[in-house]
Amino acid sequence: MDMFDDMLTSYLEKACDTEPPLLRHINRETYLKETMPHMLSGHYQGRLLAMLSKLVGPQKILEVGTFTGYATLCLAEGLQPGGEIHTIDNNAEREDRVRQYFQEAGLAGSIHCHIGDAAAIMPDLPGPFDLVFIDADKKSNLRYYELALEKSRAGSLILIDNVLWKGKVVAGATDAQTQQVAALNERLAADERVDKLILPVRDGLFLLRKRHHPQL
Ligand SMILES: C[S@@+](CC[C@H](N)C(=O)[O-])C[C@H]1O[C@@H](n2cnc3c(N)ncnc32)[C@H](O)[C@@H]1O
Repeated sequence: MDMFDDMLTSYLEKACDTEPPLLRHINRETYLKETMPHMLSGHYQGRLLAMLSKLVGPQKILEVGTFTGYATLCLAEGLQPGGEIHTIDNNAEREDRVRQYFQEAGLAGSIHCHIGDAAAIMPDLPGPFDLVFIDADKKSNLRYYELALEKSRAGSLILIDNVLWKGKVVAGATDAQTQQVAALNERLAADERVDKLILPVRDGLFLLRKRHHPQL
């Protein structure tokens, strides 16, 4: 990240809502305890996720990649009364800490944590989902997207993180990971089942809205 990026991030963070105290605590603790803390959505992207969730007003949310629960709680801000969130992670080591955060947020009864491989868990989850956030292992994104689409109603919003891959897809880098992300983006851009665009926020966030049939 260069100096302008740092300045921009700091400006954007100042010009949006402040980070709620529990999220600030999770952010700090993640940087103290995790080896890859940058995986956390963070202040600005977190406010974006909360804003999108409030606009959608979902009854059911699915998150693929819980990590330390930061984005889960941001998405929960838009959840309708009586609604539920299903969040999946294949790392059981953080489960107790994350459940404690959800408890502190008063959301333990609305957030269902699933531990295991997302591709194995997703088919059995009770949909339909109104909002899906895909943010786990990038190589499986196409599989997660297809499962998410299957489990979503028309009008639902699907979000996929890290689709600009530190700008490497734009620069045309030829390493295998970049090629994989670029191939997914091309496929999504041509998918007639969804309205779509990439927001150049942080590492790139794909917004895909499942279309009604026939298309309106
Ligand atoms: C980028 S982090 C998620 C960050 C979180 N959504 C946030 O914004 O704070 C990715 C998470 O996906 C999990 N993960 C990786 N592969 C997975 C898989 N196959 N199934 C379920 N979770 C997986 C990792 O353990 C990690 O916690």
